[in-house]
Amino acid sequence: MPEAPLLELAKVTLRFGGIQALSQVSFTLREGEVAALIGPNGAGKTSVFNCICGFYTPQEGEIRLRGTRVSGLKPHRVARLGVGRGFQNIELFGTLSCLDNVLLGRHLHVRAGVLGALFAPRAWWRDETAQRRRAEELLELLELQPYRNFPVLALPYGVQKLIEVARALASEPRLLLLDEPTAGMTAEEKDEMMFRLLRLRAELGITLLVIEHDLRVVSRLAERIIVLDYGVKIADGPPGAVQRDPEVIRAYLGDTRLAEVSA
Ligand SMILES: Nc1ncnc2c1ncn2[C@@H]1O[C@H](COP(=O)(O)OP(=O)(O)OP(=O)(O)O)[C@@H](O)[C@H]1O
Repeated sequence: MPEAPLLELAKVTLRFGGIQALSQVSFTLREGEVAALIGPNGAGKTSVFNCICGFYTPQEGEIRLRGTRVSGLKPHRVARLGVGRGFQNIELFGTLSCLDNVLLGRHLHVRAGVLGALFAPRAWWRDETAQRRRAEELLELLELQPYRNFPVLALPYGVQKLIEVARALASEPRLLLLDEPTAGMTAEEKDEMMFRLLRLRAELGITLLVIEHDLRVVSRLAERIIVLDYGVKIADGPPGAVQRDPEVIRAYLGDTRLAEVSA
C-alpha cells in the first residue's frame, strides 16, 4: 500500500457566519516538500494554517497527518503529532534571551515538571540537560549562536525572525508552517532566510508550507505553489506553470507582483 502523504486536506470548508473563508479546499503534501501558499488578501491562507493547527475546526472536510485525522483536535495535540508554526508578527518573549525563547519551545518534550525537580532531581536534571543540548543544536543549525544570550528585543528584525523559526522547530515538527517568514526584511535578509530554510529541509528532512507575498521569494524557495482565491484553490503546481496559469493571472490582475516575476 502506498505511504499516506504527510499532510492531506480533503474538501475543507470553513465558514464564519455568512463568510465562506474556505470552500472545498483539497491538497496533499509529501514528506520533505517545500510548498508555498499564495493568494490575494483575504484569500484564505491564514485560515488554512489555522485549520491545520487546530485553531479552527472546518465545518466540512477532513485534515489528516500521515493518515491520522487531526481536524477537530486541540492545537496542543496537533503540535504533538508533528506540526510547528511560526507567526507573521514575531511572537517571542522580547525580554528573554534567544536561548530561553527556544527552550520555551521545547516544553512539549519536557517530561519532568516542578514536582520532578523536587522528588527526582537526577532525572529532572538529565531531562533539562537534554532540552538545553537540543536548543543549542537548533541555534547552531540556524547560525544563531552569536546571539544566544541577548534579549530578543535588542536584536535586528531579521535575526528575530530566525529565532521565531528556531522556536517553532524546538517542538520537533515534521511539518513547519511559516506565515510570511521574509515580511519586512531587506533583500539581503530575505536571501539569508531562504538559504537557511532550504538548509533546514536538507538537514532535517522537514516539510515546509510557507505563506508568502513576495513572489520572487516564492519562486526561488518553493518547488510547488498552491494558489487560493476567495477561499477556493485555483492552481497547484510547479512555480513556472502556476505563474503562467490564466486563472492565477486573472486573480492577480492589477497586482504587479505576479507580472514582475513572470516577466
Ligand atoms: N475569525 C474570523 N472571523 C470572521 N471572519 C474571518 C475570521 N478569520 C478570517 N476571516 C475571513 O475569512 C476570509 C479569509 O481570511 P484569511 O485571513 O484566511 O485570508 P488570508 O489569505 O490569510 O489574508 P491576508 O493575506 O490578508 O492575511 C476573509 O474574508 C476574512 O475576513
